[in-house]
Formats: sequence, C-alpha cells, structure tokens
Amino acid sequence: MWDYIVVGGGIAGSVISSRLIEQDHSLKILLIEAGPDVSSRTDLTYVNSTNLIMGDFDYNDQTVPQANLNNRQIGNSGGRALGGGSVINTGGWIRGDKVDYDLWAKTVGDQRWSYDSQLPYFRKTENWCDPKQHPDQHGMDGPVYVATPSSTGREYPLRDQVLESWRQIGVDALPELDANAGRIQGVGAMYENRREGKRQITSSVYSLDGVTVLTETVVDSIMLTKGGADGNDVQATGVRLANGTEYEAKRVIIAAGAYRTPQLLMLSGIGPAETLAKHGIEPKVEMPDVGRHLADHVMYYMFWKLKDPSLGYALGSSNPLFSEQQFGLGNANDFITSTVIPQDEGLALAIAKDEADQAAEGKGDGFNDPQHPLYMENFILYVPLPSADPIIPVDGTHITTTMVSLHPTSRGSVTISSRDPRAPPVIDPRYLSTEVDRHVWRTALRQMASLVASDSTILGREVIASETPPSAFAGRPLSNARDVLEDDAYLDARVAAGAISTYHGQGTCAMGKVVEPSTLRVRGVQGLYIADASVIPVVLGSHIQAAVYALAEQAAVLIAQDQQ
Ligand SMILES: Cc1cc2nc3c(=O)[nH]c(=O)nc-3n(C[C@H](O)[C@H](O)[C@H](O)COP(=O)(O)OP(=O)(O)OC[C@H]3O[C@@H](n4cnc5c(N)ncnc54)[C@H](O)[C@@H]3O)c2cc1C
Repeated sequence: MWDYIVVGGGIAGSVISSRLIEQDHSLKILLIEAGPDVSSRTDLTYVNSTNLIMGDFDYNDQTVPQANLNNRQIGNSGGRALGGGSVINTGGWIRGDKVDYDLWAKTVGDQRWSYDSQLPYFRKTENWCDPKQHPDQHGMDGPVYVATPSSTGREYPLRDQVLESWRQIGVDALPELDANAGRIQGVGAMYENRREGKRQITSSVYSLDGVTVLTETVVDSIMLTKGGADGNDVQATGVRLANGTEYEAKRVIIAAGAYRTPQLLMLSGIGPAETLAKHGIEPKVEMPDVGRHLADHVMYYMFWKLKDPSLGYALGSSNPLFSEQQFGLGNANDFITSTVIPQDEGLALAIAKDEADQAAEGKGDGFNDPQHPLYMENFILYVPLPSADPIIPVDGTHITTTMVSLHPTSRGSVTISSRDPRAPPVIDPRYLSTEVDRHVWRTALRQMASLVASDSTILGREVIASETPPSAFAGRPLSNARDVLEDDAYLDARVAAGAISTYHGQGTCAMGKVVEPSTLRVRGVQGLYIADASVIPVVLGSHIQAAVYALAEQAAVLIAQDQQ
C-alpha cells in the first residue's frame, strides 16, 4: 500500500513528489509517468535542439477543426516524458500580473490563491540570476535557475532601437526591466529558465530521491469504491494501469496536465453523465464541469524584412557577434512587452455583443470577465521562426514579431474519444469564438504596425523595410496604411489563417468547480486530489509554467495538511 500515488511526472507531479518526500522521508510515494526518462539525452537540451515540438516526446495532439481559424486543426503540443512540459517547452519564465492571481482568489473565495499568498511559492521555486533585483519578489535558492539575456552576456544589436521604439509609441520600460514582479504592463527583460543555456527538466532539478518512479507506464483509471450509510461515499483506493496492474494507495494525486487529467477522471467515472454513458463507463460521481472551461493563449507571428541586412541585426547575418558562445545560451530576443487593450468604444461594443450572444446561446461559463484588463504580449525575435508559408531562410534578412493574447475570453472543452487511455483526448479550445478576442487581435495588429511599420518609431523609419506575408496575402502586407488598418475583415483573415496555440491549456478541472480550493481534493471523493494546470480557474496572463510550479509547491503543503 502506497501513501501516495502521483499520476503524471510532469512539472506539477515532479514538484509535488519531491516536496512530499522532503517533508516526510518515511512516506512511500509512487510516481507514474507515461513517457520515458530523457534526462540524459542531449538532443533536448539547448535552444538549437530540434527534437522538441512534434518530436519524439511530444503528444502532438491536434484540436478539432476551429471554426474561427478557417476550420484548421491546431497543433497542441504537450511533453510526454518524465518532466512533462519542461522537457520540450521554450523555457519562457513569465509569472503574469498580480491582478490575475487576485481574480483567481476572488473567483474561488480563498485568499490562498492571491498573488501575495502565492508569492512565497514562486520564490521557493526560483533561483534568480540577479540577487539585487527585487529581492522581496524573487527566490535565490530554489531549484529553478532563471536568467535574462543580459545576465548571460547577450545584448542584441537592435536592443536600444527596440526599447526606444516602444517608448516612442507610449510603452515604457518596467522598473528594472522586471516583468516578474507582479506587474506586466510595459517592456521587461525576457526571462528563461535555462542554466548556462541548458534546459532544466523539472524531475532533474527537483530531487526525486526516495520516490519510486515508474516511467513508460500509462495509468488507465483511478480505482474508486462506493460506501457509507447511503452507499454514495466515494473513496479513491489506488490506480489501474493500462496493462491491468493495480496499485493501492491511501491517496492519489492526479497531475496529468490540462488535457489528460480530465480524460483520466472521465475514464474513472467522474465527469459529465452523458459522456460517461456514451462510452459505457460506470458513473461514480457526476460532474459536468470536468473538461469544461478550457482556456489557451493564441499566438500569431509575422516576418519583417530588414532595410539593410548588412548591418547585422539578425541571426544568419555575417555579424561576428552571433558566433560568440553566449549567443547560444537562450532565445534570440531581449524583451517581452505586454500592452493593455484600451477600454474604448470598440471593446465596449465587443463585450456587449458577447454578452448578448452568451445570454442567447447559454455559452457563458462564469469565468469570462472581459472587464478585467486584457493584455497582449509582444516579442521581437532577431531570427525568422521556422515556417511553411512563407519560407524564410535564416540569412540575416528578416526578424520575427510574435504576439500572444494573454487574456482570451473564449473557452472550450476537452472530452474523451474512447475508453482507451492512450487515445488522444478531443480538444476544442474554440479559439477566437468571442468578439472580444477578435477585437483584441485587430487592436494588437494595429499596434504592431505602428511599432515596426510607421514613421513614429526608429524601427519603422530606419530598420524595417516591410512585412513578408504568407502567400495568401502576397501584395498586401501588414502596414501602417489606413486602408489596411481600417480593414477589419483583412485583420481577421490574417489571424484566422495564421494563429497557432502557445500550448498553455488550463482550467479543465477548475478549482471551485471540480476541486476544493482549500485542499485540492476532488469534490465528493475522499483521497483523490488534482494539482496541475487543469485546476487554474481563471485565464492567467503568463506562460503558465511559473504558475504551475508555484501551484504545485503550495499543493504539496495543502495536500499533506489535509485531514480528511
Ligand atoms: C512546446 C511547448 C512550449 C511551451 N513553452 C512554454 C514557455 O516557454 N513558458 C512557459 O511558462 N510554459 C510553456 N509551456 C507550457 C508548460 O510547459 C505547461 O503549461 C506545463 O508543462 C504544464 O504542467 P503540468 O504539470 O500541468 O503538465 P505537464 O507538464 O504536461 O505534465 C503532465 C504529465 O502527465 C503525464 N501523463 C498524462 N497522462 C498520463 C497517464 N494516463 N498516465 C501516466 N502519465 C500521464 C504526461 O506524460 C506528462 O508528463 C510550453 C508547453 C509546450 C508543450
């Protein structure tokens, strides 16, 4: 009999297992991970690794066709290895804004989840590169090292022009360029959880000594018994593997991620009644919210041709700077810039339209809050990203702008396609299904045009020649021309044709609906807990791994304390 079985050895599962055994060395903990241990592989380690997205350790899920993205199926990556997302993710360390965490606490009615209450857990995770920077906000001796380009000796040739151009359109630098201190509006340094360029796999930087780890082992379902006076008390007693083996435990913690945690609940008989009935699964606890409220951040990028590539601004140019060793230690950008979408008439109209639609169609899920500040995140990468259309060689002629909508109000769902735990879940994020989200993207494209393609900025005047658009838009690049910026249909079409996922699925077993905020226990079930990205109840304007680390740190405390 195990004291704990943790299902999923990803970011949250590794942190929780590590912290539980650290609190009590006598515990018997079994951590079960579907993928292999890849900690000694070198083809995942550095920024130039090619075995990441769509590689050997990516679930490489696809969404169902997305109505507002030209019916495209959107790739939704997820790590399938010990370490989960930390094995293939990009390493951006972006905590998000205080207001999001405070909304989280308000939404679930529990101050444990406010920014100030989560701050000790953010700090517990971090080993910050600069001990003098906001020491009240950052941890200095946690397992995860966090670096900036400048702390690794990387300052890119366009750095000053980018900073100045943001200032020229009214976007200032954050204090100490720190976008991880509770405020995101403005320009901050790009933080990455790489140590001397190396990826930090969670299960390697958090010690699992004393934890029994089973890799390449898929859990089929949670074993549940029904008892009590009325026969309705449900108790988790262990897990059943896909190969039929059963392990008993006093407590089971599910940390299988935003797509596979709801899948596992449904396969165990916890979920919407009609889904369980459709697949012939014996219902144990009817819970319609399992798999609902899925949120994900949409990303969109564009390529910009430089006026004079010989100036050596982009990777692939003959600039000798880029051959220096430190330029291999992180992604090719200096800054992350978050801008707020103005609370103007356009936004008000979009909100009114969505409210009317939701009333009519009953689509509101209680978490959409368009009154909350809506942020757009912007990066300038000094290299063209890999792309099928247009194909841009890394020859120093182009840079990339990337945007991520941090507070989408669209919500989707995850469900199961079969009783097989290895079958991919059915993922429907319903990207851009609200007018607010479409309005946000139009506003963001206009802002990007004013940053890189207008006379108002150094970038627009001196550095960038024009956009190199996908073939469907050849002859009509994004520019600062009125006929482009005022053409909503054109702006919508650009995003519909090119938007992709940022792989930040969250909210599918939401706290306050599926799990108790004070314990992370699954409602109506003794001995069963969830702690991973699936429990985040409001969309976080972050890249969520920092939030998942902090959540898991606190989960290890709350679950250990829970006297059920
Ligand atoms: C390509 C990519 C890039 C990203 N870039 C960034 C970034 O730059 N910055 C950032 O902050 N975030 C980034 N993210 C997001 C971040 O990595 C995830 O949000 C995070 O990993 C979620 O943590 P988790 O613990 O909830 O789930 P995961 O880390 O996904 O872990 C879930 C684990 O459960 C295992 N599992 C699932 N089902 C079963 C089962 N039935 N039996 C046994 N094991 C199971 C999985 O194999 C997996 O290892 C990125 C993600 C991806 C995929």
